[in-house]
Amino acid sequence: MEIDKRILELREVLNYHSHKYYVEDAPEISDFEYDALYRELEKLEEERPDLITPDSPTQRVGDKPLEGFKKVLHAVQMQSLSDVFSREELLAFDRRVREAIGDNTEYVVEKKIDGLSVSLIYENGVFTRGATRGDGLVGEDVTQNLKTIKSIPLKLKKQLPLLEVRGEVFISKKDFIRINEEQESAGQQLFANPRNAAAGSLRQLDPKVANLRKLDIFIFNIQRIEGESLETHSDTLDFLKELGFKVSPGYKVCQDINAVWDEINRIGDERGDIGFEIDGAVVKVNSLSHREVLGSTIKTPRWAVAYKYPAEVKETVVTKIWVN
Ligand SMILES: NC(=O)c1cnc(OC2CCCC2)nc1N
Repeated sequence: MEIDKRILELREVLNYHSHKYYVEDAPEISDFEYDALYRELEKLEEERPDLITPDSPTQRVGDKPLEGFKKVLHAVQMQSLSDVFSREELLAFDRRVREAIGDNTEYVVEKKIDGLSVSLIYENGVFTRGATRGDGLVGEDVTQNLKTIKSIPLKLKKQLPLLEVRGEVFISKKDFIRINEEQESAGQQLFANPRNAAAGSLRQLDPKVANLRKLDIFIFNIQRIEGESLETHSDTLDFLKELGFKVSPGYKVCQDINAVWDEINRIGDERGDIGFEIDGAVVKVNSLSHREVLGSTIKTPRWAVAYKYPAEVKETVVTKIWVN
């Protein structure tokens, strides 16, 4: 087969298997088989560097550290959430929503991943820029570190002219433990929690270091989109899944605030058993047109709240005091 056809075939096959492994957690081939195909692509791209494309899996880990991070302006503000800490406050939120848009409100409840928010821009279906939330208007360009996250598709299944999505970057509980063991054996500062480890890793200037930290991400919002129109948030999450993203795990559509409260308690009960840290549950009005009616304050939407769980009692990380 000609080299250009083989390179195209390998790129598609490798991206397919990467999606099965990192997004669906349902690998179809062994790591050994994947690595053999990957090495074949690397060799062919060495022969024909003119055929390398930005969505090739070989382009995920850059080889030169950055001097610093460029500031970027978010075209759409990355809002923050107002917190509620009790059932009474949750009911007050529901009353305000129903006063504004009537009683047939549907909510979506998602786990609140305890990581850091980023936005990803795709132009003509290709990942072109990723940035931290920053203050919601100005963030930092961390594109090359985000490319190391294998569950971020470098090319979408649909070629939309423009798509900007938002997600939460996190490090799993088990990778957090591994990283701190590595930090300790390297005589480096330990990270206090997975959120700090994710933030520190995303702000690594050297993408090879970021790549070792095994960052991951859940996508939960469309910031901007051209070429598709959606009615509800649950449709949005399903659409994002079709495009190849890893979306909020186990989100639930609830018909009223009592069902929301039950879901909040169910998530709270399973918190210790899931592989990543959550610090709450996010409650969002499902209808996008209802959201328009409710609007937002300067920084937070009136159509969503974060219910925060009491901080878990956890063993603190003992920082070693070196006694000479
Ligand atoms: N940490 C999370 O898991 C999370 C954070 N934020 C949001 O919603 C944004 C989108 C519009 C206002 C807040 N959803 C989430 N699941």
